[in-house]
Amino acid sequence: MDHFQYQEKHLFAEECDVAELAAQYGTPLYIYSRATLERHWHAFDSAVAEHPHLICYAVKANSNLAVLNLLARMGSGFDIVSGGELARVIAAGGDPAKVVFSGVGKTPAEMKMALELGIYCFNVESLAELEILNDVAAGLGTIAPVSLRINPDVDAGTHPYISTGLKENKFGIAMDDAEAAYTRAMELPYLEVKGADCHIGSQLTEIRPFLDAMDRMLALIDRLAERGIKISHLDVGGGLGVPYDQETPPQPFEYAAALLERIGERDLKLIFEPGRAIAANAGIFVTEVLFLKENAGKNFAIVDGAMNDLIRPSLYSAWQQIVPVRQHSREPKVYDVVGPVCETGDFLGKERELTIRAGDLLAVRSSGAYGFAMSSNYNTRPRAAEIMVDGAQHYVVRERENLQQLWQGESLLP
Ligand SMILES: Cc1ncc(COP(=O)(O)O)c(C=O)c1O
Ligand SMILES: N[C@@H](CCCC[NH3+])C(=O)O
Repeated sequence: MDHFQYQEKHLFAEECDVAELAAQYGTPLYIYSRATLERHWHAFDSAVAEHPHLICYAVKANSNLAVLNLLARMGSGFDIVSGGELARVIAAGGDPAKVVFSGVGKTPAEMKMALELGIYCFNVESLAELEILNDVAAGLGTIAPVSLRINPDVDAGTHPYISTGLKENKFGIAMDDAEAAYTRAMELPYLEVKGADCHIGSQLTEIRPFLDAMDRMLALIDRLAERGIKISHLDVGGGLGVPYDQETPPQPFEYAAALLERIGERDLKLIFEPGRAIAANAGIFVTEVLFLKENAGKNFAIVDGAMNDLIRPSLYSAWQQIVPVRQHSREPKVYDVVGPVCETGDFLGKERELTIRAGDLLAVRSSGAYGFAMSSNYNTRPRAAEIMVDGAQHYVVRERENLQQLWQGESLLP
């Protein structure tokens, strides 16, 4: 069920009229639906209910404390990629014992912080990282739980910037080097080998690449077992795509069923790291049309939201649906929807058929993941406010930034 629907030509977020939220909180504005976040998380959790598992929401997709807190209350674990994300998880009431730490460049200070908090596992991405982690754990007199992120060399069939499982990518340890890396990890006294991990890319809309990766990972796990190296969990990463347009990605239950069938009798806990699949379609980005203008026969709708607020269209040429907050019956025109930032690449959508006037509101759909989380202050633009709706209730979960905050910490020369 879609929690962003029209009621008599007015767009609603659950039971809240989006235009009223925009009037109250201003634009640009992110609006998240609690019911959608909960439903998406449950879709993963219930898909593997009968099997030992941990759902570790990928914090990078949307790291607002209220989002993390909501998921923590449901029992979610978290996939983090920095000490900052770990601190957010703790601030939001998350359980460090359900945290997996991914990322190619963990610093010794971040490793120390994670060890002291007692995280579930480190997803180690290189031999060099294994050695440093062992040293950091030794310094603390503790044992670091590790899983090795293996690059299964499969083509995820997604945008090259968000494809991570090919051997030429920077991520993970090459499959050819995996056994040697496990052998080394077993030798290091302050490491405990627990798992195997892969993450082949984001916004995957086919099941095939996941299954190819799974087959390769299971074959590795079997080879390791023959050498006496027992792997107790398999972390399959995130990456399940969402419908932005006409895509029909697999549902979590289909994906999980295919994985469980392949796992068969093996004694392996399954870890998922979904980000986009939980958050993307739980959020919209609302922006006001400032002006309409025409240049050389092309129509532009200049809106108050920009690439600093929502960078996916500019960065990946990503397509996200743009809909009016109030539907009108006048003749539509075709517009490029562009922001005020001084970059030709500053657009939210191109060639969109819209019926709009200055002052109207537009909603960019599927903005709950990699929206606010990737926002910046470019052009000295304060970042948008974030609102969570829960039925007819609405809560400010991040206040709009004010100008003074933008130069906090800066100083004039003496
Ligand atoms: C290691 C890792 N896990 C999980 C995710 C979350 O991916 P997605 O948002 O596609 O589910 C990412 C981002 O692609 C990632 O790099
Ligand atoms: N930020 C990307 C996805 C990258 C995922 C992070 N590993 C997006 O908006 O699609």
